[in-house]
Amino acid sequence: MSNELESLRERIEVINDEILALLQERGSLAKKIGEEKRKQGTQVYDPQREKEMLNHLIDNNKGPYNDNTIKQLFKEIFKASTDLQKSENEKHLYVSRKLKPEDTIVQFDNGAIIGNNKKTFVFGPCSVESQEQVDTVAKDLADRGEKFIRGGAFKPRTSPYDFQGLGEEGLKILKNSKDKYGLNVVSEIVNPAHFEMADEYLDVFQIGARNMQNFELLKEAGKTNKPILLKRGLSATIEEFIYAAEYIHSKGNNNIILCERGIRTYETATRNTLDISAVPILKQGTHLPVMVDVTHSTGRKDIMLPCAKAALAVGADGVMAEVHPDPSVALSDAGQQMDLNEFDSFHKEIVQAAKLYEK
Ligand SMILES: O=C(O)C(=O)C[C@]1(C(=O)O)C=C[C@@H](O)C=C1
Repeated sequence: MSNELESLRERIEVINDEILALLQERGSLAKKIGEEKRKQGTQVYDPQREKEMLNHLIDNNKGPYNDNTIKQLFKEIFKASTDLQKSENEKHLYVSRKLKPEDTIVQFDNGAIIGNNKKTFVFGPCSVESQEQVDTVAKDLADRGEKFIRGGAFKPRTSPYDFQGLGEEGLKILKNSKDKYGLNVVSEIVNPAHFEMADEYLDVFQIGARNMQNFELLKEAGKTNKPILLKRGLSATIEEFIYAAEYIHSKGNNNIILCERGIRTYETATRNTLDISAVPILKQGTHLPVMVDVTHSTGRKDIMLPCAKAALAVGADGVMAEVHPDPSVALSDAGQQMDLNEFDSFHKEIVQAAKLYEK
């Protein structure tokens, strides 16, 4: 190598070290700014501030890098700062694994557990329609050793003309079934004023996808002392989902179960797109148990089983799916609920699969 090349490279290496030292100093300042912003409750990303700094830098750019290159380089630096600030902020979230490294385990009086490397299943009809309908499914579940049943009494439907659920009457039906078969009952609450009334009937309050950012509902859920099953919103990012859980936790209720239930994408082959990667991301980022609803994510009985197995394989603490004694006459989601025969083979296979992953 010529002496000239060698000495130019040496000078560049010295500059690398200087840039690195300056980046370290800049990063530390960005962290402090982030801390101030957190105290003030202001947004991490400040596009106006970034624009002003970029304009200033371009005004002073004397080459040899062109303005666009300078812009790109500094945008990367700003992005690194916002990433740093966000990751620091996470340390202050109640639901964050950075704050609490050990898993949250949700426990129930009948010995059931959600979390703790157990695979838990929540099955049941989409809507509560009659005592007989719920009892038929509850008996089937209890005979299989299952510990939970789900069923909707308050149904937030896309069309106001679709079946809206039996309301409190539906909760009473679920409770009767619970008393007969010893299952924990999961049902959705849509109105903040209903938690008190529903408390005597339910073991888990579900907050559905359409209400994931109903902040008043989340706050009321946080004031109860029952486990909350929080479903991911149809178009919610993982970050928004985590903040929704934070709303509940921040009001004092730390018994939260997250549920990935598919998100809206351009894909039409399934009802929603099951975001399987959300499971390990949520498990890494939070200490909460994570379940996967294979009925609402896929909307297709023919692929529910492989998707359920995939959910367990990527670390989900359990799976939810809909079962109805006679789906053809169901008052909601008739096409996607399993009948008891279909459920029999689904259940046998998923219980086998669960054994592979339970520690
Ligand atoms: O000045 C701020 O508000 C910062 O948070 C620092 C900083 C930066 O790195 O310069 C980071 C993120 C913002 O979008 C803008 C600027």
